[in-house]
Amino acid sequence: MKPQVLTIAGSDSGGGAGIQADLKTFQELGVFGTSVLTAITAQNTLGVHGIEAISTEMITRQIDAVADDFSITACKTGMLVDAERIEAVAKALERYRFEHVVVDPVMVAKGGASLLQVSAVEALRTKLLPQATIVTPNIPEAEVLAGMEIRTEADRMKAAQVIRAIGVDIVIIKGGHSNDVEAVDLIVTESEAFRVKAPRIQTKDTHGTGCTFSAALTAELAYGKTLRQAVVDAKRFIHQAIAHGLSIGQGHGPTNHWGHRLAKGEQITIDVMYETSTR
Ligand SMILES: Nc1ncnc2c1ncn2[C@@H]1O[C@H](COP(=O)(O)OP(=O)(O)OP(=O)(O)O)[C@@H](O)[C@H]1O
Ligand SMILES: Cc1ncc(COP(=O)(O)O)c(N)n1
Repeated sequence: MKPQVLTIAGSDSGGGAGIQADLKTFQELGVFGTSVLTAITAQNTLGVHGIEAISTEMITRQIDAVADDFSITACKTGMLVDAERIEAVAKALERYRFEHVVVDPVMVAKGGASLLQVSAVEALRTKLLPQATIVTPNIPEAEVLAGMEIRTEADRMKAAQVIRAIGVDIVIIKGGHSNDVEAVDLIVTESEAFRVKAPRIQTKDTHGTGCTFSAALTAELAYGKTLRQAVVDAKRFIHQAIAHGLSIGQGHGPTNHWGHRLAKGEQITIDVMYETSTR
């Protein structure tokens, strides 16, 4: 049976992030994508011009409709707006217990607009994270979740441990926002820690990189791949989507979700480096 996956996220009218990025990624990776909308944003590459949240009743009804009919093996969450909506999603996830639940703790859009109320961070930590199997913060999101500043690699490892202690098995702190010459993501589980590294591409067109990466990870996990293989394949997918950027829009342009097709035969090196200690 074809893997069936679900995204619970906001709509980006500009098509580069949110539900649109997730469904495009699912389609490219050959899994069947279903979607639950949490909010509609009026958005383009220059910024967010309006947000209208979907009612919690309607969010729950959408999740029930999908979960009652499809065999969802992997699910991801994106923009969740506020504590009320986080609680509705967490309750539904507790009911259905999908095998893989990837939480992308979206807080602020690339242009600076808030996509999650500050008062909702506690609900994210205490209600949603315990329902997640994987959480994928970028560095600023990891700082908020762990309640600490991340300046060094040791800080990143410490933050991952603090977030794991909240009750989520696997923490992936992405390195898109660091100043390193390479784009390095840190993965920490109970038994191991490793870094996945790819060359950093110099571009301003990175709208939706986090959504696309977590959607690719969700799809790869739905295929039954190991964590390491799923992360490496998702990293390759986002790298190719950034590398084959479309240069469209006047601000932070979207990535190219069919970049992997154009990249056939290109060599990119994705290094995996294991840490000797997870502490
Ligand atoms: N310029 C870049 N070159 C190569 N890889 C990148 C670049 N920027 C981000 N990445 C990779 O893209 C993935 C998403 O990371 P990032 O830290 O950008 O997430 P994010 O901030 O949540 O994204 P967004 O909020 O834009 O959706 C990670 O694997 C990261 O290493
Ligand atoms: C609906 C929605 N979900 C997520 C993002 C985050 O993406 P980015 O940080 O690249 O703006 C976004 N802008 N819009």
